[in-house]
Amino acid sequence: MSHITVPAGGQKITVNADLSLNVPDQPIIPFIEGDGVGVDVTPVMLKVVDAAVEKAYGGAKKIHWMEVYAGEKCTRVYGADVWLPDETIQAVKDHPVSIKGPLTTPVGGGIRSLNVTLRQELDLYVCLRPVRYFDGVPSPVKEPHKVDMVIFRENSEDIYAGIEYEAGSDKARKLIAFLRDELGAKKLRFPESSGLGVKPVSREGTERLVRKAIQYAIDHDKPSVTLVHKGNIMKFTEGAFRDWGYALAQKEFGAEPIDGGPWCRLKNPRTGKIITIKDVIADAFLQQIILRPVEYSVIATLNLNGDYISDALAAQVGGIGIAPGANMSDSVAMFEATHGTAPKYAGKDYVNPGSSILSAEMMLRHMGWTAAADLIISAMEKAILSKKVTYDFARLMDGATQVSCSGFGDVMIAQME
Ligand SMILES: NC(=O)C1=CN([C@@H]2O[C@H](COP(=O)(O)OP(=O)(O)OC[C@H]3O[C@@H](n4cnc5c(N)ncnc54)[C@H](OP(=O)(O)O)[C@@H]3O)[C@@H](O)[C@H]2O)C=CC1
Ligand SMILES: O=C(O)CCC(=O)C(=O)O
Ligand SMILES: [Mg+2]
Repeated sequence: MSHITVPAGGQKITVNADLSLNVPDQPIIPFIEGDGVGVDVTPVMLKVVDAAVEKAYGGAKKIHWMEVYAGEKCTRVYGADVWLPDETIQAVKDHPVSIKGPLTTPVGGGIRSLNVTLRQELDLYVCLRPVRYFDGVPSPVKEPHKVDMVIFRENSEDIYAGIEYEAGSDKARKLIAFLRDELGAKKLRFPESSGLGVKPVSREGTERLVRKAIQYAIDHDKPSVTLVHKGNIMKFTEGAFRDWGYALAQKEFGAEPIDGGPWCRLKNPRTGKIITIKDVIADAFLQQIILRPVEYSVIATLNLNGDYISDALAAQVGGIGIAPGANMSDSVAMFEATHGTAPKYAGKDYVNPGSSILSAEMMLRHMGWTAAADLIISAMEKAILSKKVTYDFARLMDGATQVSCSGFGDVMIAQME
């Protein structure tokens, strides 16, 4: 039996042959509330978005939200052990724009990540996470305004593929025997007690991600694309990512090696400016972004690196309370905050709804509803400057008035007047 109620009066967003969107004035947008603080941030996000759309278009446009289920709430609606029903997957496939709250993934056992499953099921191979500074946000670095980066995290491969075998299991033993006997792998230090994980990284997966990153740099007039990898150690996965990335830049975008390579450069066909394609090893990158963030703009990286880099960069501009994102294929986009379920704050109307609201802002821009998106950005800027902020900012900001999660949403809406 279906538990999804299709909102009356709404229409589907559709995708044209050239992959552009056809967005009706009354679009249906599916949302997943999310676990943990999802119950706090998602309703605030919906309210702020509705207010911005109403204000921007005076009633001529309206989103018809359609709740679909995944995670803990889903097990209450559909029954025990139903974490991600087929009809949810079908709904987000059929509606090319959707938004989700965070979903819990237990550590060390239990269900595999529903977030990763959704990305894999829909082949949402780009995790796009822009990192920018809002004036007045407390930051641990001296010059947070110099952080202006956009992360393109490969979202479908790497060790997130979930191919792993528990220590001591038959499969782990078989694989260890195969590695040792058939492939000559002699360096397993403790074979009897090793768990094993497989890290697939493909040329196709790399190329489609790097292609999007370079195209983004062209479209948004960015000065560089940096391939971040650990290719000195993992030569045929992370190292191959770097090599395939450079090759793609040369083959498809006409990039030319600088001083014999491997860095290369291309002329932006829109602006005539130079875009540098470069690479850096991930550990060095994590210190460079603190010491010299201006040297980095668009970042293309693999799944695990991108996960770490997302939170690290977010911290430089105020934390994951204000870090938005999108998971995208060529035709489907599912927006979500960078943070997780923050269980200790769940249901307390406490955390910052900013990440979720800014993810919705990205969604509105993706739909071409620029006036509403602009309104959200200006309301966020003014709300922060008014110093009426949630605990995460208030604890580091002189003279702040701490407000609740819903309170911050109301402060934002008041700024739209
Ligand atoms: N896409 C998704 O759905 C994601 C899901 N997860 C899942 O979430 C669960 C919890 O993961 P965990 O590692 O604790 O990471 P979380 O991102 O949930 O929380 C870590 C810390 O970040 C801060 N934080 C998180 N959200 C907010 C917010 N909205 N406003 C202000 N501060 C915030 C809090 O810091 P402080 O304690 O300093 O206040 C919090 O304790 C796990 O099951 C994990 O798998 C994790 C990431 C993404
Ligand atoms: O799937 C999860 O639980 C964690 C995902 C995550 O940390 C991320 O996508 O940034
Ligand atoms: Mg993460």
